Amino acid sequence: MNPGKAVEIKNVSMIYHTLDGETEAIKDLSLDIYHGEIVALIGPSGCGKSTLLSIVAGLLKPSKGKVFVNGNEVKGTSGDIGYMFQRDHLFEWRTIYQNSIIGLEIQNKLTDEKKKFVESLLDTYGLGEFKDHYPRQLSGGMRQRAALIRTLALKPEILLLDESFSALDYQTRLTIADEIGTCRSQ
Ligand SMILES: Nc1ncnc2c1ncn2[C@@H]1O[C@H](COP(=O)(O)OP(=O)(O)OP(=O)(O)O)[C@@H](O)[C@H]1O
Repeated sequence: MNPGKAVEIKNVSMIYHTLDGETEAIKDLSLDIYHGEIVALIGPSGCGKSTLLSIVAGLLKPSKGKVFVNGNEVKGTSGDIGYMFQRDHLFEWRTIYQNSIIGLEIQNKLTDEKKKFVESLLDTYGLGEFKDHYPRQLSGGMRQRAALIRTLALKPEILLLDESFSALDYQTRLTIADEIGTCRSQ
């Protein structure tokens, strides 16, 4: 294992089995991602991008091949990886603040310091005034930012973004992409 590698994808294939038959979503894919790199997966709809991210995140087990994160084989979800889906998956019955801290709550890491960090993220992403609102009271872009905060709150070493900003307008998308680039390089 090369110490510079953050993610190693080795000969991964993924076949979905359904009642209609088999779909080969990924065929023998190998890819190394090094620490500090920002990598974009580009391809037409249905080419297997989300499937690959779910495999790296440990949510799906590949049909063949292996994935290593920091040299350890992925065998389930881990705190090293933050995964932001295409949809925001906010809980409608929790406020924006409560949604933002849910990962910390689940991992039993909700310290005063972390609460302050979440508050600062809410301010940075323009949601400070909306933290006691419910998701249904927010626009699509605001919801997406709340989902981003929920992911960043855990300070994941590796951030997987699955077209997470598609609901944002162009201007906000640029701002948030810049913010992420900056905070990842710190
Ligand atoms: N749970 C599933 N069961 C069966 N087939 C699936 C499942 N998830 C995805 N597929 C199929 O696997 C292929 C890859 O899907 P995937 O969602 O990974 O593509 P994608 O590149 O992320 O697409 P998009 O850009 O539209 O999000 C598609 O043909 C899709 O129909």
